Amino acid sequence: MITIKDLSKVFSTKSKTISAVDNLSLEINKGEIFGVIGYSGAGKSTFIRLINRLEDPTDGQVVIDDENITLLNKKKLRVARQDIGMIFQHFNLLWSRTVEENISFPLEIAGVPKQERQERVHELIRLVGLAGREKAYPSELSGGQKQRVGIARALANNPKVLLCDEATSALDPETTDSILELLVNINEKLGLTIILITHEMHVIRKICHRVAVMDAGKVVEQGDVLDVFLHPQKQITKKFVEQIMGDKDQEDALDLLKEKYDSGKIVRLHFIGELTNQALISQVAKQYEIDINILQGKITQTQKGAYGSLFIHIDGDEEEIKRAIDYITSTSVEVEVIPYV
Ligand SMILES: Nc1ncnc2c1ncn2[C@@H]1O[C@H](COP(=O)(O)OP(=O)(O)OP(=O)(O)O)[C@@H](O)[C@H]1O
Repeated sequence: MITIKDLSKVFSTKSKTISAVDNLSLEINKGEIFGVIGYSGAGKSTFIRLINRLEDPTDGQVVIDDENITLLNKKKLRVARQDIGMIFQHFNLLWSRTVEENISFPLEIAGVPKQERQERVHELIRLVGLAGREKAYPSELSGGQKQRVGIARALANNPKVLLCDEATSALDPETTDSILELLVNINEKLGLTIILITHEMHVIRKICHRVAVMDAGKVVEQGDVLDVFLHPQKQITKKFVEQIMGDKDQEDALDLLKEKYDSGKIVRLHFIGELTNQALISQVAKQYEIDINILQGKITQTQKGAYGSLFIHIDGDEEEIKRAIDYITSTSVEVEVIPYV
């Protein structure tokens, strides 16, 4: 639905030229939430601003539903932009306008008659959960409420695509989660395609279906979120995954645990998909003459299912431990015995 082909943006300053986006190609499907993650300076903001031509590309194409955005003249671009909503890290609201006037603004520009405008604003206010705050000014709102106004305004003209430029980076974790939930809700309810850029893996994990990792203006890795989490290929991707899974902390704590036990086995279980870990553990404990201790672990939920790992200590007769491990292996849980004695 959105095809980005060989897209490049070079900024030239007096002293140097910077290749902010470098020959980038991506396909984004209709109705998906597509995340682009990268560190500061990777070129994410430039990339997302090239999609609606807040920046003009040096080279390449952006095609949305067979319309080549890159080739449009100013007048046609203005019309095409009604199909591409955008929200920003710092909300970009009009401070002298109330909530309802902010949301109404793009409708006024599109020439929507007053009565229709009012109805649409009312509908949008309910959609984003701002009922009762219609007459408030942005300065009277919390960060989360301001972003809700931003979202309502971006949706005013029924866009096909919503671009989110670090939309939750200025918010605290709880507010971030409530805004992310709203985005999922809108994606499901309206079938809206969402492209978001972020430097936080939490945002990707929580709401994205697919992800691209950006480094130095290029996409270095991409795929389904669950696949990328489970099998990160590039070092930079592994670092982002560690943001969530805290692998480094887990390994450090494991060294301490190894010192604690002088019998039995420490086993790491990798869970993928719908399996419920507690059910499996209690079943194994009942079925075999062994003691199981849950040591540590982290199971996390993505849009495409759960995954994570759990360390357990199994003690008892060596043959019985082996039988229990064989049983766990026969389910779809991956088992890794950690050598320590
Ligand atoms: N208008 C501009 N003029 C010159 N250089 C620019 C301009 N905009 C961005 N750059 C440079 O392009 C590179 C990519 O910047 P960009 O803002 O797209 O990265 P980013 O991944 O969004 O990082 P951040 O999250 O810090 O904004 C950086 O080296 C930046 O300094």
